Amino acid sequence: MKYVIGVDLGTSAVKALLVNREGRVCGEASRDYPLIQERSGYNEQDPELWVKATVEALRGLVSDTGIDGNDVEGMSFSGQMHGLVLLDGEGNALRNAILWNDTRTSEQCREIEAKLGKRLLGIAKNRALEGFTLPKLLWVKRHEPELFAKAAAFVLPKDYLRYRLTGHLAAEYSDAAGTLLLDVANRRWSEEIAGAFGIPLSMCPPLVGSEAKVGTLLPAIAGQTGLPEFMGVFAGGADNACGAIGAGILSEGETLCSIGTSGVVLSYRDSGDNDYAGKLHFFNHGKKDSFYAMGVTLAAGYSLSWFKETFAPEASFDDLLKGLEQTTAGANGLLFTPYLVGERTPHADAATRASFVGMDASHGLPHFTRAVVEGITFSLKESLELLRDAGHDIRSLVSIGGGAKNETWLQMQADIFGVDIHRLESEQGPALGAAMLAACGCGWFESLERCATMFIKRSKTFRPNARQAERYADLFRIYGQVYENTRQLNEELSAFRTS
Ligand SMILES: Nc1ncnc2c1ncn2[C@@H]1O[C@H](COP(=O)(O)OP(=O)(O)O)[C@@H](O)[C@H]1O
Ligand SMILES: O=C(CO)[C@@H](O)[C@H](O)COP(=O)(O)O
Repeated sequence: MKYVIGVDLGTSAVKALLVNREGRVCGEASRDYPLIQERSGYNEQDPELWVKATVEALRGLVSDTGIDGNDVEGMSFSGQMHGLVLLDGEGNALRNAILWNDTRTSEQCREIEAKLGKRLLGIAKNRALEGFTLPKLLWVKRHEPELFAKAAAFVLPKDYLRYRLTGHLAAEYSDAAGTLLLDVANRRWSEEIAGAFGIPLSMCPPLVGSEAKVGTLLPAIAGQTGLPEFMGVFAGGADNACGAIGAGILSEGETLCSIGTSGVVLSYRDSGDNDYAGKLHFFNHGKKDSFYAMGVTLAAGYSLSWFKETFAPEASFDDLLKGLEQTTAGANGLLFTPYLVGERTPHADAATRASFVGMDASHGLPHFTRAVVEGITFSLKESLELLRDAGHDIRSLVSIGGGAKNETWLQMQADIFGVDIHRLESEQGPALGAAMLAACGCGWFESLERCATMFIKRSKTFRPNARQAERYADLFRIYGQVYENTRQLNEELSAFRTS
């Protein structure tokens, strides 16, 4: 039996999936690593821990499944987007990676807007948001100039991981699109944007497609993992692009909801000509010559993890989410907005913060849990509505990520979004998408679509309950007013955030 491996470098953990030629998931391994949060708005990770965790996960995958490592023909990667890894001339990381959910760069975003004006949307197809890579580069240039002077290249998280496993440095379009340095429609680094900020193009790694073979494993990595040196290592894609591939979002009308640390609602586009006026993100897909638009909730699964760690650290997610069955829609009049680290869609506002509104003496842990889960889902509905306003015809969604593990939450997604929700056999869409890229790279299939018919298996569909949907529509109208009504208060409170 021959296999491929898909590796998803997530924010909470790295997950590795072993898949055979029939698309059956034959093994899974995962290793987690911490976030480093020195100050409010700061989110970093140590890139060395990504490498260590991945090597351990791969070794565990080979030994736990008992396979002959030589039967693995290819591997590819999915990764958290936008994170900045700065490399010196020898390829060593110069500092911790600054992640997608780090919002220290508001000043740099204003600088980008002032310098490029409408050209930014014209070329990069996205507005300047704190999470993207170019503002991070400019932050390091301004605040750590001695370190920036040593930088020879920057890479995105999964590109760094692939570099450490193969020794070959490369970037690919779907992740490069999230840097603000890519000419998205023409698929090349933008000389105009890089030049405007004094970033030499030599700092941007060579671009390849998601299915391109980048190299083979370094002998030391092969030795540590039990995988063969000759195995093909393929470029891979951004986690949302890979999540979309792994969920079969490969043609117009197909839409994904992913609830990981962040949450996204993402819809496929054939053409790069669309103008979303910066209200939604617009990136290159991992499928050749195609694109997707998406809205992002910064703290989706993260809101639930934060809530659990802070108020119910002993409980498992499954135990905590039993609270959903003990309460009814609207959590007895309690609403939550998930702006724990600021927000992106529909409110591009790094300074805003979360709220519980309507606390009552009758509320207990189950009500708060329900309010958190409902608030995350309402926030994602706002992205869904923006996609619809932009002309996307959305009749059903495929749901993936940690949030798709819980059936009551999946039913809630159907009720709040008002469409059918499809669940897959494995909720690990991004790792599966990476495995599909490896399978196509190895020549097992002539296209991702052909691979999808073999690899993607839907397990269950959740249909909206009309009465619940009506109740949620009323609540959504109230939810939609919380941001504006708390914006000014949050701005004033920011002066009291000391760490
Ligand atoms: N059993 C569960 N039920 C519902 N949600 C869960 C469960 N386990 C984890 N989660 C949520 O999933 C999130 C992690 O999802 P994952 O897709 O692994 O994220 P990432 O790719 O960002 O590392 C957690 O933040 C948590 O909120
Ligand atoms: O910033 C974005 C997308 O623009 C995030 O979606 C990151 O790509 C992180 O993803 P997860 O770790 O939540 O999967």
